[in-house]
Amino acid sequence: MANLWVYIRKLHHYAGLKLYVPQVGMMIISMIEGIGYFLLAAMLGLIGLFDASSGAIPFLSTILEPLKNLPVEHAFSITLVIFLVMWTGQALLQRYLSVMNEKISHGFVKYLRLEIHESIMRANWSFFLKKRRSDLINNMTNELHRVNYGVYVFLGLILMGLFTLVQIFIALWLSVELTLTVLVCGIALGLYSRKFVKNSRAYGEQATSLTQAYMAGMTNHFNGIKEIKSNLMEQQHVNWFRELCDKMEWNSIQFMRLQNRSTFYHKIVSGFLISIFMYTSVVFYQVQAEKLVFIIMIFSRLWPRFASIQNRWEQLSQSLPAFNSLIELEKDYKAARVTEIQLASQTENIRVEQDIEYRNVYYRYDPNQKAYALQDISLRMPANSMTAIIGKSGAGKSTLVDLLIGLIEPEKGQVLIDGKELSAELSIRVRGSVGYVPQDPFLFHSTIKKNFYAAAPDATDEEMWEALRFAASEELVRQMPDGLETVIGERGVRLSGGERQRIVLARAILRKPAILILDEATSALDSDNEAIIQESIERLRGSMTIIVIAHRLSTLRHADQVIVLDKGRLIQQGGYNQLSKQMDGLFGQLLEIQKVQ
Ligand SMILES: Nc1ncnc2c1ncn2[C@@H]1O[C@H](COP(=O)(O)OP(=O)(O)OP(=O)(O)O)[C@@H](O)[C@H]1O
Repeated sequence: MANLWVYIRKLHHYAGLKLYVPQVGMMIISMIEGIGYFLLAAMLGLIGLFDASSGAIPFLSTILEPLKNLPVEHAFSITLVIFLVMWTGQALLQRYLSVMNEKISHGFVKYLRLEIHESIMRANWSFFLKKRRSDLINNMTNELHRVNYGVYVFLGLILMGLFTLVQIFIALWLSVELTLTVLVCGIALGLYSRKFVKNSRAYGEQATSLTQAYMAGMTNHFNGIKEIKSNLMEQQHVNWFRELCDKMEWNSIQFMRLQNRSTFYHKIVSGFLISIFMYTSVVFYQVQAEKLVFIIMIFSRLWPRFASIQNRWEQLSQSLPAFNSLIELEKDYKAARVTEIQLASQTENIRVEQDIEYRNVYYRYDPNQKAYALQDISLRMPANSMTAIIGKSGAGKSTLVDLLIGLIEPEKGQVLIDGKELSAELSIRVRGSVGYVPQDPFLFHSTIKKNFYAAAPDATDEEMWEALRFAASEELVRQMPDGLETVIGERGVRLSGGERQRIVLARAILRKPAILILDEATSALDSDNEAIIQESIERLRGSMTIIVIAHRLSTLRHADQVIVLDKGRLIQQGGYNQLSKQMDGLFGQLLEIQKVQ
């Protein structure tokens, strides 16, 4: 419940005083409705069905006083017109308030959406290492809608509560004893119904974990659809999906059953209550017929509201786990918050003047685990040199690069650029000055030009073509239907792995980076294209610091130094020729194996 209040405070912060307009409006509507009862009673009095002067209904004779001297038809018509005007006014006000409520609710979703998205974008890399992407998507879609629904239900509950309060007040005024009898019954029923609220919450928690599983499953299926189809694994996935859908169906049906059960109890109890109520009114209190009719009129409207409040309370409880889920996410992204987006546009890019240095660096992905991804790494990469990092899979090569970009921080030791330790601010400047081509390069589903602008917003067409030439992909893009304006990605031109690597390489070069990092960036290329790119990189030597990670060792022949990692430790370091002669070293052994292949 505390988490609900967090969101109500956010709602207050978002909507301000506007939030209270519907509540005030609802009070006015319920008052109008109360007056409507009097007018109805007055009309019944005018046509003789009711003895208005009996005093059974307070103020009724006073209301009728001005109409006393008019002919009955006129008095009746005037009352009817007043009733109609109030009825229409009430409907208009209700429409206005509903629209206002909807607007606040939709605006609030947008506000939350933007807040969550921006905070996630500002979170550091460790946040993404710990989170499942599908859970983030689930929070941004399903859970966010449930929170919105919960807030909407809560606002409705407040309105309904106010409305009911006014009606209770009117009823109390008419008959204290009878109203208290109904209220005591209502409270007793409310207490009995607590178990429905508790069960609703349990179904809500189950719904959260089921939608998480659904999102994770869908992401896995569609990401791995090629593997599924190639290995004939469709049936397993169809079975898994059917099972999950069965559970989701069961969850929804159980919640629906619970709500219907609670409505059923309310209906049954209300039948009993009205009977007891009528019996005691007539037999024990000898209530006048006029008053009884009037009170029944009010309670026939009031009692369904108790049922409705109960129903909404259950819906709110069902959506509470979604509030918890978003609050948990908020805690995590607040803890992982960095200000790089603000800073990125303000900071100057860097140039490496002397060197990049790792000094006794240790790093673990999970501090609770013993295994280090990197341990006791000390090395130097001179400015404008080319360093090759090699090692078996899992040796720690990408982790070494992630430390330099500042995506992760050393647990012990330091990474320094020109003798300055990589602070949060410096690592943002580094990221603004790096051209990074990862193992599995990513292109936005957009035109080639827009993909390039994302990295270099001021680049000209000429510079783009030059970068493409560098990456051996000028011809490829010239042959595309719209050249630089060609849409690439899922629903555009599909690129092969090697073509994608070349375009991403062009994008990295376009930034004119101070540090170029190629993490297996040419692994999918054929030997012709790889040779062209090797030559291009060769031409860049001396103008930027280049770090290359590659499994194909022949491509590292031109490196100024080779660093060999094994199980997170630096085991060899030196020139390509120097290391290739040390046959007892890992580099020499790997080279031998590749020669045989
Ligand atoms: N997100 C992560 N969470 C936990 N452990 C990780 C994570 N990423 C990498 N590791 C572990 O850290 C170690 C080093 O991984 P890293 O990706 O740096 O190796 P690599 O040399 O780049 O491997 P490859 O050549 O296969 O890409 C490995 O043991 C790996 O299992």
